Amino acid sequence: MVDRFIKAKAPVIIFDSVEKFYGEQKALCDINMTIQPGQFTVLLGPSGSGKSTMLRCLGGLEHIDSGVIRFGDEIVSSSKVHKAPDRRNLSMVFQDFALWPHMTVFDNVAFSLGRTSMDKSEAQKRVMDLLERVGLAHYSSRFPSTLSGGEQQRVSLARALVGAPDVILFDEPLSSLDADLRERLRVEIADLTREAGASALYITHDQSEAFALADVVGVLNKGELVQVGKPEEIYRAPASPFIAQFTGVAGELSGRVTQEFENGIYRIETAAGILDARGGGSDRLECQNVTLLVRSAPIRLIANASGAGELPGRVVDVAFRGRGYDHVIDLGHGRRLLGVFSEDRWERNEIVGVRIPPEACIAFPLN
Ligand SMILES: Nc1ncnc2c1ncn2[C@@H]1O[C@H](COP(=O)(O)OP(=O)(O)OP(=O)(O)O)[C@@H](O)[C@H]1O
Repeated sequence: MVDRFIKAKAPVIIFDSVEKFYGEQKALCDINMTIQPGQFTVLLGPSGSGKSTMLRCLGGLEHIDSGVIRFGDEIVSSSKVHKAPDRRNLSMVFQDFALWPHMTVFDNVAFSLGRTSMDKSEAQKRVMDLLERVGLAHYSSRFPSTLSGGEQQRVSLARALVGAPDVILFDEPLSSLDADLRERLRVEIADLTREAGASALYITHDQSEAFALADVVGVLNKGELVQVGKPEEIYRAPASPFIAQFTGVAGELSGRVTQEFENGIYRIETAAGILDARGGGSDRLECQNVTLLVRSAPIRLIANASGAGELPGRVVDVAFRGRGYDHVIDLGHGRRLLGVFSEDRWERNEIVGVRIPPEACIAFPLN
């Protein structure tokens, strides 16, 4: 099995003040990031934020205009240096699979080994081991067009792993697959990449995919890397309202800070009631107007609201989710909370209490 192929440690990868222009348009602004060996890094951001550009710069498919990309001590990209993609010991998995249609599954995977010095029987064994690992050994003589989307993506994954690369770049590999398959392939990608000891840079605009896969998430917005951290850090302490919103909020309220507690918690008066919140960003909040962004996970539904941290609401919608129910709650004043989970079903139009603890609330100064 693939144990035989586990590599020596991949190099640390460093983006140091990297900038990239397309004509007048700045696609990457002063990108600084370090990818540790074997780390699974996910770049998350909306369309046009620069994810593909960053991936392509790392892969050597794009030249950079300033700054430096290093693999260990070696500069692979700068305004003067550009090491070719095929000399970076990396492989790529694309959204559209990018398999050769005229080659069998076996040959598609074996193609990546074409230039290695490995002898033929060892190469054959390696290809078949990988195909077995992705559950497709029995399809080795088929052509890609006879496989489902998920199967084709497994072939791409085997092809990416077969050369034991230091780094694997994933360009939205799951976005053309349906939800159930996405979840299963996500697990296989994470498992096989980690088992191979390769570092991974994976791009997606899907927050739940990013959080599920990543050791480290980098959030991009308009060409800037606006936050880098573990998924938990980004969820609990987003550095800006944009990051909070992009990584999933149940809703937004406006309010005013009326008190600061010693533990960094602020009391906020909103039109819907009083809530306690953590301050977002690095600046201390004064008695000022704020936007409260509310994460759904810590919210609880209770029979009645009483006092600070509990707001009265009305159930607008309830959706069965297998393990429980997602509710939409109207807080009045045109404010709603979406995706409020409860194991119990609360019926439409029922009046409920919504317990919103400080860990659910992040207050950012209102500009
Ligand atoms: N070849 C190109 N020529 C000109 N502009 C480009 C080119 N490629 C990308 N851009 C621009 O650079 C910016 C970043 O694009 P990029 O494709 O990296 O974003 P992205 O986050 O990957 O978006 P998506 O999720 O839609 O693929 C965008 O404004 C885009 O229009």
